[in-house]
Amino acid sequence: MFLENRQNNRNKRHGWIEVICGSMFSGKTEELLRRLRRARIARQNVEIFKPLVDRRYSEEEVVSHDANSIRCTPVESSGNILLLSGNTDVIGIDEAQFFDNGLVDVCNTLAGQGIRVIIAGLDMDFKGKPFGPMPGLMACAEYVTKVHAICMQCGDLAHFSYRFKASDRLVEVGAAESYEAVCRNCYHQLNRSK
Ligand SMILES: Nc1ncnc2c1ncn2[C@@H]1O[C@H](COP(=O)(O)OP(=O)(O)O)[C@@H](O)[C@H]1O
Ligand SMILES: Cc1cn([C@H]2C[C@H](O)[C@@H](COP(=O)(O)O)O2)c(=O)[nH]c1=O
Ligand SMILES: [Zn+2]
Repeated sequence: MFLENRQNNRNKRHGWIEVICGSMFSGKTEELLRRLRRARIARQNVEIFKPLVDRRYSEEEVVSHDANSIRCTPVESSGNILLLSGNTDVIGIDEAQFFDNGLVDVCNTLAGQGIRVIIAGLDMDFKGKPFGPMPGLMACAEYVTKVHAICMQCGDLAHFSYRFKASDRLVEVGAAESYEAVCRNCYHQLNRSK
């Protein structure tokens, strides 16, 4: 679907934005890693960023729930991505929901400079509300891919992230010890029975 062979002269080529979104455990990171590895195979300069707050599996790697990983640069804010993007063909950003809203302008600027920008992030928080800059990114992107997990309650397709850890904070880094992927029906049932 996405072309890896690109015009070498950055002034002549067009950039674009791809968003990979979905619930936790839906395969966003695996899909991001797949696209970034293919870009590297096509001998493109690839830079990968994630927000500093995501220290879940590793400080300096993007790591999937299946322990696939790739080196990355952790950054404090979206502005750092612009400063560190250098001579890059492709930029990957994981856990985009944790960034400030400035990420939308940053990604548009990078795409305007001829860079392919691939973003992975949660579209909804544990309350089922749009998360951080994700809705703005999805609106601006040329391509949006929504991936699905399997509902841990009934086996249907899941697109909600249910938090069973007692915390009301928006940002609560974690994995299977605190969250599970669930379908719409199970999400509402679980919330009603809380
Ligand atoms: N409920 C689930 N549905 C689908 N995959 C799951 C589930 N729970 C664990 N997994 C594992 O998580 C992997 C996806 O991990 P990852 O790409 O890190 O997801 P995400 O970045 O969307 O949280 C799957 O390949 C699978 O092995
Ligand atoms: C729903 C929800 C999730 N989080 C955190 C939990 C994880 O650290 C990440 C999501 O990681 P994944 O790669 O998509 O599995 O986000 C949060 O802080 N707040 C939430 O509402
Ligand atoms: Zn279900």
